[in-house]
Amino acid sequence: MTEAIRKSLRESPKARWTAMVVVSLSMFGAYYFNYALSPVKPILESALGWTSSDFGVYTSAYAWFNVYFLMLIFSGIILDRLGIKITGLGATVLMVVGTGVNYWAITAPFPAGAQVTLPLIGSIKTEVLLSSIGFAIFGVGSEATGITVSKAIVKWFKGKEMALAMGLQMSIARLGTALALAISLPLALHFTYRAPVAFAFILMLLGVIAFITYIVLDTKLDKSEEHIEVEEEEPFRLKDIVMIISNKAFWYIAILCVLFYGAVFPFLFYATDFIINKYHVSPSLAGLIPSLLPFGTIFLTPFFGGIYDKKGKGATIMIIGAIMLIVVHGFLSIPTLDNWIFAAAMVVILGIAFSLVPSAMWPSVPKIIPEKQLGTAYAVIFFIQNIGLMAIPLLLGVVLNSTNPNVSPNKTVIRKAVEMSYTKALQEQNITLDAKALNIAIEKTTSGVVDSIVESVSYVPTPQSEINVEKVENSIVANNLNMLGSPELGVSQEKVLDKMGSTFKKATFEVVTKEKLNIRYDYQYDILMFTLLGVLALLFAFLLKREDRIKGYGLEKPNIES
Ligand SMILES: C[C@H](N)C(=O)N[C@@H](CCCCN)C(=O)O
Repeated sequence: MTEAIRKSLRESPKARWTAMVVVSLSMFGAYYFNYALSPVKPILESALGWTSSDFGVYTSAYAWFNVYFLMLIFSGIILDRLGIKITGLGATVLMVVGTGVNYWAITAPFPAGAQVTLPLIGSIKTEVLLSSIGFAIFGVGSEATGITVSKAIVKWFKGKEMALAMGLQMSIARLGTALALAISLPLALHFTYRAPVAFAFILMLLGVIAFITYIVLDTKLDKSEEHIEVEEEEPFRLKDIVMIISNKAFWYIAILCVLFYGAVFPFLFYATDFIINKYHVSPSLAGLIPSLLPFGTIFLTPFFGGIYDKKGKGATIMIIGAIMLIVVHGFLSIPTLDNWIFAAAMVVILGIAFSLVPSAMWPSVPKIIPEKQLGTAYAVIFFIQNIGLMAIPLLLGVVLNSTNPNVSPNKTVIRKAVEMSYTKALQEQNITLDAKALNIAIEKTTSGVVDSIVESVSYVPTPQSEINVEKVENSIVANNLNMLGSPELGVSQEKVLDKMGSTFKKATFEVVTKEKLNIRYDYQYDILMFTLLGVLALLFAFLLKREDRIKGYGLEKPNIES
C-alpha cells in the first residue's frame, strides 16, 4: 500500500501544482471576458447606440440558460456521471462558441435600428439579442468549467494544500478580471470596440488548449493510481441529488454563498454610481475605488487559503468575513461619513472579507459532500448563487427607485428640455442631424450636466410638490437658446454642434442648480440591504459552525493531513 501511494502522481508536488496552474488557465479567459465589455460601455453606447438597459440585458444574459434552463444543474450531473475530462472539454469549447457568437453579433452589419419583438421581453435590438445569446452560451460553459476546475483541484489536493490551491485558482481567474479592467478600454480605443471580444476569443481557444493539456495530466494521474487499493466508490446516481439536498450543512454553505456574493458582486455593480452620488467623486475617477477590490483578492485569497490548510478554522474564517461585511456596509450607509478616502478604505476591507470567505467556503464543500457527488453539489451552489446574482440587482433597482422617486423623473425633465433646445437650435441654424447623432448629442449633454452637478454641487433639493415641471423645462430651453445666441455664419457644422453642447451644459447647469432639482441618488437603503445580507450571512456562518460541531465534518481542522 505504502509503495502504491508513493507512486500516485498526487504525491508529486510538481505534478499537482502543474495540474492546478494548467486547469486554472482554462478559467482565466472566462473571467477576462466576463468583465471585458464593462469598461467599453460608453463606446458601445456611442458606436452601436446601446442604452444602459440594453447593457443590463446583455449582462444578465450570462445566467439565462444556467438558471431558466437549469443548465448548471445538468452540468453538475454530467460532471459526476461522465467525469472531469469530457465535461471540462465540452465546457471550454462552449465558451469558445459563446464568445464567437458574441463577436459575430457585434460585427454583423445589421440595419441601423433593427429590432426583434419577443413574447414577454418586448422589442430588443437584434445585435443586443444575439450578443446576449452568445453571452448566455458562454455563461453555461464558464460555470460548467468553474465546477469542473473545482472538482479537479479536489481530486489532486484532497488531504493536501487544497485551500491554497483553490485560492491560487481564484487568483489566476481574478487576474483575468484585472486584465479586462486594465486593457479592454485601451484595446477598444486603439483598434475597435470589437477588439476586447476578439482578444477574449483567443483566450478561450488557449483555454481549450490548457484543458487538453490538463486531460493529459489527469490521465497520467488515473494511470498512476490504477494499482492503488482504494475503497471503490459507488458511481454517481440521480438519487445522490436527494442526499445532497437533504444535507443541512450543504444548505448553510449554499445560502451563505448567495448572501455573501450577493453583498459583494451587486455592490460592485452599483459602486461607481454610489461613490459619485455620495462621495462627490468625478465619474472618471470613481471607478478606480471599486477596482481596488479584485486586485486585493489576487494576493489575499491564497494567503488565507494557506492559513486554512495549516491551521484549520474554516467556519471561523467565514464568520470573521461575514462580520467584516456587516461593518463595511454598515459604515458605508452612515450619511455623515462622506469622505471618499473613507469609502476607499471600506472597499479595501471589503476586499479582505471577499478573500476570507471564498478561501474557506469552497474548500469546505468536499469536507461535507463525498467526491463522487461534488460536481452536482458545486453546481447546485452555483445555481442558487446565480439566481441571487440575478435577483438582488433587480431588487436593489426597485429599492433605489422607490426611495428616490423624484430623481429619475427630474433627469427626464432635464433630458426633455435639452432635446427641445437642440431641436429648436438646429432648426434655426438649418442643420439636419440623423436621429442617432442627435440622440448621442442629447445624451452626452444631459449626462454631462447631471454628472457635474452630482460631483460638484450640494444643495437641499426643492420639495417636488413645489416644482413646476413645465416652467423648469421652459426656463432651461430659454436659457440654453439665449446663451447660445446666433453662432457665426461660415463656421463649420461640427464647430456649431460643439458650441451647442458646451453652451447647453453651462446654461442647463445654471437653471437646474437655481431650481434645486433633486437629481442625486441616495443609496442609503440599498446599502442597508447589503448590511442585512451580511447579518444573514453571519447567521448562516454560525449555523454552519454549529452543524460542523454536531456532525464532525472537520471544518475547523487543517486540510493538510499529518
Ligand atoms: C461565478 C462563480 N459561480 C463563482 O462563484 N466563482 C467563485 C470561485 C469558485 C471556485 C471555487 N474553486 C469566485 O469567487 O469567483
